Amino acid sequence: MRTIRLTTAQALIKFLNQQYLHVDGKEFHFVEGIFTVFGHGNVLGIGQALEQDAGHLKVIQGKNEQGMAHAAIAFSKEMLRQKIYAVTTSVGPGSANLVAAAGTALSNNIPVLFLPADTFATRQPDPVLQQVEQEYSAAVTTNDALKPVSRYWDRITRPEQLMSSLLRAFEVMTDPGKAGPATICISQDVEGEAYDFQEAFFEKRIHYLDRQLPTERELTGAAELIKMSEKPLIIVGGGAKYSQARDVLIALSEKHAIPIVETQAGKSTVESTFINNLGGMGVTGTLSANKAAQQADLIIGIGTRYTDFVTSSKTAFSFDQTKFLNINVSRFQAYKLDAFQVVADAKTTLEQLMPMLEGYRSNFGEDIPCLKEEWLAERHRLSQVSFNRTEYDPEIKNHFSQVTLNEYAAALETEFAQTTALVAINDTIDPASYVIGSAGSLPGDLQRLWRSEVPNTYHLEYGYSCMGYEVSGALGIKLAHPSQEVYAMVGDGSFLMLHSELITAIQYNQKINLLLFDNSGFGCINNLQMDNGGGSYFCEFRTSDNRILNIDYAKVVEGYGAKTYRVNNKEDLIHALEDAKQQTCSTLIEIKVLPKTMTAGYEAWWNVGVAEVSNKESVQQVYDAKQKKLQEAKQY
Ligand SMILES: Cc1ncc(C[n+]2csc(CCOP(=O)(O)OP(=O)(O)O)c2C)c(N)n1
Ligand SMILES: O=C1C[C@@H](O)[C@H](O)[C@@H](O)C1=O
Ligand SMILES: [Mg+2]
Repeated sequence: MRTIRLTTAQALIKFLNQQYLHVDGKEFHFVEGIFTVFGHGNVLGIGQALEQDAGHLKVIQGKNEQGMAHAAIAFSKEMLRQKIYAVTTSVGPGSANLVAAAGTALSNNIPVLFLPADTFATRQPDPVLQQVEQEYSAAVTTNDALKPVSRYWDRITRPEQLMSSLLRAFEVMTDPGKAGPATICISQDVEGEAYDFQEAFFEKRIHYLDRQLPTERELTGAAELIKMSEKPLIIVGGGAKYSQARDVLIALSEKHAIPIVETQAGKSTVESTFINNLGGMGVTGTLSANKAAQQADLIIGIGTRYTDFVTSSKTAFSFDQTKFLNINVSRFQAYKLDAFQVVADAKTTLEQLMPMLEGYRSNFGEDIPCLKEEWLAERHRLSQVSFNRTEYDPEIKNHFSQVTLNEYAAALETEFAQTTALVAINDTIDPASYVIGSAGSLPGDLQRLWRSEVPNTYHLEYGYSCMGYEVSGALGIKLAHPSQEVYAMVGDGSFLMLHSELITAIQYNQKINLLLFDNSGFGCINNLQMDNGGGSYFCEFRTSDNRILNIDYAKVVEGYGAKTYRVNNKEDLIHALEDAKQQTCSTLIEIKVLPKTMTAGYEAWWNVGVAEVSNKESVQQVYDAKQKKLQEAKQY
């Protein structure tokens, strides 16, 4: 057999160049490029291989391993998991920085190829720089920390292992039922070791993303359940988006009068303007969606993981009367909530179900437009909120006194409410632009208030809700949609945690727009502690002598080379948005907002770890209420 002598790293890069995906009759490269932060663990191996011949791979220098991995995740999510970036890091801290990002990819079921360097296979130089050295085992390295957050994990200590490992990694990443991060750790000496690889390994390889068909039994069972139900409700999850099920969802919902509610990952699969789309449900959902969920006697969960926060899945439904029908490519997910399971592609299943439902209409009738109207009126109210310094009742009630709110208004020089700002942004920017978020109070506000008029323009990472994803992810979206504007919705806390990929965006002329909501604190967590009977404890950004921090973010980011604005009212915000759109460089609009002016909850409950004993009566009361609530909740 013909062989070719290459280093392990050269073989890796050659292989990445030859991977194709075949979806719905189209065929294209699966690996778009590679993000790099070089260190001694990878610069002489993978770095050398890329320098010698990167092939079609776009090489992008990241600034922080977690940040660049987030960008890669956002790219893949935006490409509906049909194209990926690989991510190469050095050994030790470089690979440790991947852990939060790998968790993000795993919980969102997003394929990414992580390539952290590992310690020496020969162990000759041990402990090599950055090797943690566990006394109980020389086989354990920092990279073992990536095992729980990888869908596939392997360590390469001999060049020839690379071949079987890569095949497994690509099989996992291209299977929609188990898509997630594949981590291949490569010993840094092995990266540079040569081997006679069989040429067949580098031939063009096509991975087929075929739509998994439902069985006759599954279709008949699903159709029966729907026809027997009076008030079925569809939950659109991320799986529906990846399956591109919009058209059939609309057709089915319209024809059979079945309302739609959305998870964060599913939002914008069907545009918000569709009459039967009642918006987000769960803790961050709308009153209308949560009311519809309460009334429903059949939940049709399409491509959803039923996380507690975005669906309130263990308390939102009337479990005595409600049945569940899950359509999911993942058998694991389909099993949830004792549902009737259809383990198949969402789009195909719905297309095949439609003719079987001929003549069926739900009893929701006029309830659907009424519920929708009810929420639109609430949204309108939230868009008009204005502060006053004498008698102000914010959305998040009974936490801060008027004196404290006035103190914030003075310190941040603002009277702007977050909900008013958010709706103004929604009403001003081009509906075809992309919006991204992931943590803090903004995801709740976005899921409730954001109207996605153009399908697939809403990008929320709420599987891991990882602070720092917003700015990094915006770069990933821009790489996926170079001609569209991208807006990152980011809290001050998230921004402070991680925004290094803004520099990467500036460096490579990838324009992103950051909308930084500065309420000087970890606002949503402050709400959580105070809602649960606690005081305001270490969530506000205050100095040791209790002054509210007022950071000039615009000045910081101006130093990076972006165009910046600072606003504290609607008029200036709209003006800044319009100006930012004219810019060719990245922009930041620092929006000073008052705490407690985000949206509140809408009849959804969240199980959180309240203290069973404490020195506060208020905490005890919350604990007792929680125990009572748990008695009505589904236990599993
Ligand atoms: C990496 C990470 N660490 C911690 C958390 C927990 N957490 C969630 S929201 C939040 C505060 C967010 O503050 P900010 O970004 O300012 O948003 P705000 O709630 O004030 O709108 C924290 C600490 C998280 N989600 N991700
Ligand atoms: O703990 C959390 C609470 C949520 O409100 C927030 O959006 C999320 O980021 C989080 O981690
Ligand atoms: Mg904040």
